[in-house]
Amino acid sequence: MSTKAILILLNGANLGLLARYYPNPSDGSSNTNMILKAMALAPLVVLEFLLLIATYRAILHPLARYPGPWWAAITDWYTVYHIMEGDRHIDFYRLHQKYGNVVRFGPRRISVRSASALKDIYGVSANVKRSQVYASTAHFFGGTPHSNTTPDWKEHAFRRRVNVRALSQANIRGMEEKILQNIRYFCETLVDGQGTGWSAPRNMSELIGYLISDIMGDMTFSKSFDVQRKPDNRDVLTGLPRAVAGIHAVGYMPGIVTFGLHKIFFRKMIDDIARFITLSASTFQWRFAQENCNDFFSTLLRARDDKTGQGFSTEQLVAEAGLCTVAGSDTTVTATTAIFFYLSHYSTCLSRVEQEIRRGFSTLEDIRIGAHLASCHYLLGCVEETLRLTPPVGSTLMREVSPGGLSVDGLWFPPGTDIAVPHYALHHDERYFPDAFTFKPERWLSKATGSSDTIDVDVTPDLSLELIGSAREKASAPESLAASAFTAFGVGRTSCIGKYLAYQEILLVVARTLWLFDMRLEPGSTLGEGSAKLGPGRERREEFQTWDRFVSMHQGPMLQFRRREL
Ligand code: HEM
Repeated sequence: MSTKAILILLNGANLGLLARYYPNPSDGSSNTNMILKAMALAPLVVLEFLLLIATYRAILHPLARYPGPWWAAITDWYTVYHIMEGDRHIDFYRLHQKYGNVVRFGPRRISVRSASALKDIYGVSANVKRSQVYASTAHFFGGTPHSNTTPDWKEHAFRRRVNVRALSQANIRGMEEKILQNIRYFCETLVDGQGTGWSAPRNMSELIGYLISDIMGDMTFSKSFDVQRKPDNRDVLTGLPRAVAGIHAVGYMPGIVTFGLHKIFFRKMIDDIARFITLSASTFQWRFAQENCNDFFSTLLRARDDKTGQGFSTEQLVAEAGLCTVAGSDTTVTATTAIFFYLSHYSTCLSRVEQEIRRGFSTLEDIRIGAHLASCHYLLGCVEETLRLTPPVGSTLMREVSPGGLSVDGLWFPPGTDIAVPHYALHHDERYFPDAFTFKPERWLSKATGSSDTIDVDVTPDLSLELIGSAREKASAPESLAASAFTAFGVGRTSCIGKYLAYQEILLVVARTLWLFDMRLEPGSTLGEGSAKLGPGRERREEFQTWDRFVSMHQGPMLQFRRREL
């Protein structure tokens, strides 16, 4: 029997019960009896109210014509459940395999799996605003939205223009030494003693987590969180993705906060956020007292908008600097860890990268940001392929359709619809990526030249004007088709402005590690791999397993290193 038929029957049965037991003043009952009867009926009245809402959502709502799981059409608890399970990315893949390219996954939420939908939903002229889902982040972080959560596009454009200056290529090159000194220490920790024999296994998720946190601390505030050397603050930073998961869940069900349920369901999350805010507050206090630092904070402090001459207020400054740390950490950690996972599971790819780096650079210190590193085409292909297979933001960036509606792929969606393209599902769509679950860096390299020209690591000064994949879409080569559906950094007016920095960090960490060391997977270790035991969609051994918390959580791979013979 269909869901619609079941709902109609339930409504009928419940209304029947209500009519049957409705207190009738003419049957001679006392007033007290009447009140007791009315109280006994209260649950049926509440049930009828809920049934009517469910029936409207499942049958009469304008989105009812789109396919999807029945309980997702009725309640956003469907999404909250998958956020807590950490499998939203996989769930979107499954939903689109089952129901097609347009899926309804919430009472007013739609997911569209297609490259052309990217432009329709995230393009500069798209008639959308940021979804209410983002509001919960500002709520939990002291009420001041940052550029990634502010619902006002004008305000966002101003903040983005200022942030782009802080994250410009010139600025990042000027801070290269901050990145390198942390990577040098990271490399030291990979081997035991002289490093002549294989090291004890290293959990790469953890070590890279510490490394990137320290880099981001140094670059943002000139103050490393120092988690590589000391365990003190590690749990604060590792707790962050858990906090993001809770905030994200609350974004889908704001009622959770209204009724105070977050204090029951997300106790740990509230503690995680409180500890992160305490750490941030002390870092800000320290930083405000310093002078002449070369970091994002000082650029943000000095930066003025070209158009208005306006700079950031103190509150905005704190929010934007906080955004840099949060947005730049977990995402880059996932990408860097994942590339180590794939290289350690695809030995031919590892050999090719090793050759490219060891032949390309005569000394370790030659490996720096610049044209030489950017010409490691095969390594770049590996980075891109990693970000495709394991996009660190694996599920969706929700947008709410504004008054007037929105046309996506020729379909019209009414105002109020929350709509998005699911990253992991699109990245595994065979139309764009044949043999979608296999790690194939070659798919990004031009067949003709072997170069990686379709990989765009540059950041244009004003990304809000970026044309999404337009030049790429026109070309018919497979690598161009792939590029048109690549969305790891988001696209359009809110796309990642830390992309250049992220690529430099990943390239430097991988190139320096493989220049110095031989690397292998700990014999017998499976941490980070897929397995049927982990549940549906997680059975592929050679796929790095992540738990989607908006950003991602993961463990492994367990790798061993030894100094290579020079
Ligand atoms: C592999 C690493 C990274 C990935 C996959 C990634 C991904 C993303 C995505 C998907 C968005 C869009 C969010 C949205 O529209 O809601 C975004 C925005 C953003 N990212 Fe990244 N990011 C990475 C690294 C970085 C780094 C290193 C920084 C630098 C500090 C950074 C700073 C930002 C900022 C400031 C925004 C907000 C842009 C805006 O709203 O205008 N990201 N990132």
